[in-house]
Amino acid sequence: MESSLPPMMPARALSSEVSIAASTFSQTASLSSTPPTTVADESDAMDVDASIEIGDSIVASTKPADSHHQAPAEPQEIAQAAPQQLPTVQLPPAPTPTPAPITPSSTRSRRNLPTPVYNLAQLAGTAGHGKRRSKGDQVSNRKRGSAANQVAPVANAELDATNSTSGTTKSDIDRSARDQATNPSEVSETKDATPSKRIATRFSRQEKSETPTKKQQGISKKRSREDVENSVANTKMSRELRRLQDTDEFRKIEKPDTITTVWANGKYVENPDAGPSRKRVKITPRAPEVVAPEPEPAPAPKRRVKKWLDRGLYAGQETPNDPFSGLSAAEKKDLNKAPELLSIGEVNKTLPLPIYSGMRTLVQGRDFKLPFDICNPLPPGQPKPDDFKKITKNRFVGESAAYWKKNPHFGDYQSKCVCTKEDGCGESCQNRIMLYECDETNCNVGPELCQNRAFAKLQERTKAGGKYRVGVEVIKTDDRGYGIRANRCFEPNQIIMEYTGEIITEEECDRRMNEKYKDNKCYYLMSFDQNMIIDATTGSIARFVNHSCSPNCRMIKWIVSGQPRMALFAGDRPIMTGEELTYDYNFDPFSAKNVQKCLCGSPNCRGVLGPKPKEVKPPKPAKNSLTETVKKGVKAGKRKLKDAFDGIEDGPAKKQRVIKAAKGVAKGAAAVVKRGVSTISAGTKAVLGTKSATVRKSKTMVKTYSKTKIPAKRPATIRTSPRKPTARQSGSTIVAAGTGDKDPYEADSN
Ligand SMILES: C[S@@+](CC[C@H](N)C(=O)[O-])C[C@H]1O[C@@H](n2cnc3c(N)ncnc32)[C@H](O)[C@@H]1O
Repeated sequence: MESSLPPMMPARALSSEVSIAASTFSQTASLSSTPPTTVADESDAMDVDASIEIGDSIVASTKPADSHHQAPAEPQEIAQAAPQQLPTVQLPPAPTPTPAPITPSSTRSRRNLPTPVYNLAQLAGTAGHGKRRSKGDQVSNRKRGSAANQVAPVANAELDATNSTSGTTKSDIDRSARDQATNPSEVSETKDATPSKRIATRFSRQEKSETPTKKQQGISKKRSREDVENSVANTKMSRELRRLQDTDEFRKIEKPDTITTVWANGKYVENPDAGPSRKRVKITPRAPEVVAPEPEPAPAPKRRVKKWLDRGLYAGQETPNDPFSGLSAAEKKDLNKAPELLSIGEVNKTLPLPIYSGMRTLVQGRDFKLPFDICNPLPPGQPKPDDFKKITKNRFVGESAAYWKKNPHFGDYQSKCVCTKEDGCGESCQNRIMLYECDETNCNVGPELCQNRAFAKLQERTKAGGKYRVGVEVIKTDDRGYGIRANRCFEPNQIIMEYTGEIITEEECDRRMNEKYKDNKCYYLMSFDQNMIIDATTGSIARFVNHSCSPNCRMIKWIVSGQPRMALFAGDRPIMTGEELTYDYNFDPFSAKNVQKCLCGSPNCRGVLGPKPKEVKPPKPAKNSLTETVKKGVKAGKRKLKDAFDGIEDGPAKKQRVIKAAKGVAKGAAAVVKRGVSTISAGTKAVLGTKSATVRKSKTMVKTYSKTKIPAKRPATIRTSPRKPTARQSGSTIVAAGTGDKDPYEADSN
């Protein structure tokens, strides 16, 4: 039978014309396709159909009863072809692309051809994929590629022909042809004849229809993995395998097993099946996947109510002192509004009070800086002053001690002040006004609350030692020799350091100037008290404090335990860390030749180291004249003393008022006293108890200060010999500081 077939007939046995005629029933599936709009399109479409509708044409020829499948114009042509070929129809084992012979039907008129349509499946190249299985599709009942399906081609054709009457489509026939090609004996031939490289069906329609693909060959047995791998190397690989080409498994690269850990509820589960154990479970990828137990739903977090601090840090704590003491009515009113002072019931003791009065800081506020030794210490290797012998206590030299003993200070300072604990020996303390430091013999308040013990505090501070406690250090200035600067902060009027040295008489001073210091370029002689002079050539470092016309300190003499002591105090404003300390020398050069240029650099610099000129002093308003100020101070003192003597009969309100009045006046009085420390005559405090004497003595003190502070004219003789300091001179007046015709700083470098 096979020999009766024309050599290359099977696929191309029927001409394209015949297949076109037969493709009429393919229209039924393609009616919805868009018809070509041009002649070229039409011919293309026809070509497409012609190349794939071979089976259909065969079926059409075997279905005379099916009017749909008959070509109405040329029934005899088909009838001629069909009887010849039907018995011997056998699809080619190796569909080699061969030009189709021209059959008589190819000459058929095109007019009779049905309207060509596109076959979308063919255009998309998916026609060979077979039909989808769907409801009522007979294809779904057929096993693809199975050996049992290898039926004889003729029987197959017959069967298909039969099926065609019951709705079998051309693709079934086509598939049967493919099944035929799966015969193993033919596969080898196919392999030889078919290029190993897969050609896209879209671009090789001809070949596709004639050359069965691997799918069409229908590998009869189920391919094992090995087969697949082997076939990959030899034959063209499937699309799936090509996708796996990059994988390690495909390349047979072995990798260590993946260790999977299981976590549940935030904890590591070593063996989720066997319960908790310490050993790690190594789970290979092939092991059944262990599903972590569902974490228990966490309890809903409690909604936290945020607490806000509605008052200050120390609100509600007990205050050690009455913050209202010494305040004016307006200040009290303001303070009353402070939330810290509002009653909040229970006392909050969670946080400790600050070491110093936190309330005071809260109310008054205070600037601050980091301690100097923390933020800007002097670098090591600072130059040290030569020939400086330090003593920390005054030393009476010569006859000075004998003179001093005759001084009535000894008896005066022992009178007790009348301060109360609330006052704390503040501005209104009589001892303070007279520049007597309180101690156990003359203080009515006691060491805990007394605030008039500056020298005692200084001693405590320096005794403990340390740069910060001492608070001062010697520096070398650019143009004024050595100087002193603060390495901590100081409050207004706070004691800074004591000016100590040798206390000498005027005669001794003359002798030293003419003999001992005759070649010196710098003198450290300061008038002190009662014809006495402090010579700090041997003394404390306070001697290095330079002069300024706008000083930040004052040099004030105090009587401490009946002994005169000079100290440097901060001025009316606080001193910040790093500031150079200065005071006004009120310099007495004794001679015009001794006048030195002032290099303090302040805006109101007087230009020379000399006494304050008269015009510098601000005009004294008549109302607030010094006399008036002292008068008020004494009056306040009188009232206070009267209260003290008569017994405190008034209530706290009255007492507060008295103290307040005294406070304002005391400030002025204290200032006056400070300016004329050396003019405070002996016995001033003793007369405080008697009304008339107090006023008289105060007047004397002021007059003495104003008259003698700055001598109008100096005797010419002072040029070569230092002028004798008198008891009426200010204690802070430098009595001799150099000869003037020599540079004092050359001496420092020598
Ligand atoms: C008591 S000493 C001060 C310490 C001095 N700078 C030293 O190096 O020893 C006073 C002398 O310092 C110098 N001096 C102090 N303040 C000065 C100033 N503002 N302008 C110029 N010289 C000043 C003057 O030579 C003065 O005679």
